[in-house]
Amino acid sequence: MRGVWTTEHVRSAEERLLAVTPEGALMRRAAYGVSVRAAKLLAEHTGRVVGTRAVLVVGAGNNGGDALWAGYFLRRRGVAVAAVLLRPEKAHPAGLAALRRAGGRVYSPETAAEVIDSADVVIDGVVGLSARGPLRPDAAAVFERVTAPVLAVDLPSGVDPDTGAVDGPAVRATCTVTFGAYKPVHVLNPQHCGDITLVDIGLSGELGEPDLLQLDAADVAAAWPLPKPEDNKYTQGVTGVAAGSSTYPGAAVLTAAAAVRATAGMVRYAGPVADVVRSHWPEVVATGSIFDAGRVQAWVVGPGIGTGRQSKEVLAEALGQGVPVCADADAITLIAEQPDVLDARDPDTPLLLTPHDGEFERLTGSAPGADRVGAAREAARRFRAVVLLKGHCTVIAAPDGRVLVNRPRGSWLATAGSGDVLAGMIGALLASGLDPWLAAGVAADVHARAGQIAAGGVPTSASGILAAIPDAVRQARSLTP
Ligand SMILES: NC(=O)C1=CN([C@@H]2O[C@H](COP(=O)(O)OP(=O)(O)OC[C@H]3O[C@@H](n4cnc5c(N)ncnc54)[C@H](OP(=O)(O)O)[C@@H]3O)[C@@H](O)[C@H]2O)[C@@H](O)CC1
Ligand SMILES: Nc1ncnc2c1ncn2[C@@H]1O[C@H](COP(=O)(O)OP(=O)(O)O)[C@@H](O)[C@H]1O
Ligand SMILES: [K+]
Repeated sequence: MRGVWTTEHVRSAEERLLAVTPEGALMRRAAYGVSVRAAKLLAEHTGRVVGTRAVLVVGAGNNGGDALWAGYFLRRRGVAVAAVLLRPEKAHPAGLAALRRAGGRVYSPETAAEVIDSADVVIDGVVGLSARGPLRPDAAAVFERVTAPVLAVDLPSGVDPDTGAVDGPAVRATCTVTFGAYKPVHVLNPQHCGDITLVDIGLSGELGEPDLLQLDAADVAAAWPLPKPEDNKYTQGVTGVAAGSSTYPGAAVLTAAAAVRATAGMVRYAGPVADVVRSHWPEVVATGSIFDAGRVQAWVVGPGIGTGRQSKEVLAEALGQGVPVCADADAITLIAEQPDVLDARDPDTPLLLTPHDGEFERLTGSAPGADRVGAAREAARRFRAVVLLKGHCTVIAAPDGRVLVNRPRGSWLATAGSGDVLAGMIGALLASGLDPWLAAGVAADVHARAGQIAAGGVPTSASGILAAIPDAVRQARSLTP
């Protein structure tokens, strides 16, 4: 798992490390890492390093200091370096002196147009951990001119370091070089960070428990349920699916099929379109009602069921069986409109809610807003449920405060029915006995992989994502390149 630390925790770790490190050493380590990545970027874009041109955009603090020192190291590799100082009186003195000594030139935003236009790379040292709000007008005007690839120092300026939110002009980087630890912006707004490099500055011993986590392929591979020699179709966990209606039969098919694709074992369907489900997926054991569905080890309830009286009875029945429940789509709206349905649930019965932003607002009374992690955490506590907040970077919060952030693989999942596929996979993983928070994270990871595989660079559909689930699991298990 990849750990992610808030700026508050990174700062206190840095303070402890600074106290035992010679002055300026950490900044030079950081800056050297920036210069190495900048040289690579230059080589990728121009085919050379010597004789290329770098522009540093330098703000008022240590982030600007990193950029200035990186400029110093780039000078030593034969790069022409121009520093655009946004706040000359506050530019990092030692960094600026080093750059000048090495032959770097200094500009103001007003005099920099020509060097910006001829830059081969631009290094964003406007602001780092202390960033508040969007780029200010002077910095925004500089970046409006930029056409060269941008390397962001620590994080793209103008993006909130702790929420990844953008509320005005912000740097969109080709790559970001960060130091010591990943910060929330790197997992919550990867689209502004570009390719991310973590430079070791010796901080790891000072960092405590991470604030957020991101799964890697090994975590997914280790968690994904596989049949063992002693298993039969029941022992792997039977998934129950209560989805679909005569208006939305597709939701039933997609949800049940995703559960079939996700694990071996058995899937039961209970609902009004049993015949449709059976005709598409003969391996699903389908009945007309949840009340005669037989035993399951987890329920997925909600996609396409509507929000009427009968649907409420179905949800209450699932919640009352004492097995984990994934409440998706209409089931979330039902809980929002008629919260007494939750009375059927023993508080210890695991519940997983999978809202998109609109459903989240219905459920909690307010939109997730800029702080999506905070919003998901709060909702998880309030409902004593795992909350999977959908989006480009899906956030999964547990009632005890643990948070996973899913790594997006493009935006291919933004297609009708894709959420039904996710719900079916989650149901299958819950039935296998996985911890609900991990089940949601693992399903979201495979869902994103499946979307990318299905798309292969061109738009796909929910059926495409469904068909790609086995390849996505193979990819996570390193069974395919
Ligand atoms: N500590 C360490 O061990 C190490 C730290 N390192 C580096 O230090 C960085 C943190 O440096 P930092 O704390 O000096 O602040 P930093 O982010 O440069 O901001 C400076 C000032 O910018 C301003 N400002 C705020 N918002 C703004 C906006 N939107 N647009 C424009 N300006 C804005 C605001 O000043 P104001 O103008 O409000 O007076 C703020 O005080 C960190 O990210 C890493 O790169 C590395 O060297 C490794 C070792
Ligand atoms: N821009 C995007 N980038 C990546 N994933 C996205 C994007 N938009 C939506 N998704 C994902 O697609 C799925 C859509 O689910 P949902 O909104 O329930 O759709 P539906 O109701 O049509 O099935 C979620 O898993 C969500 O995280
Ligand atoms: K920056």
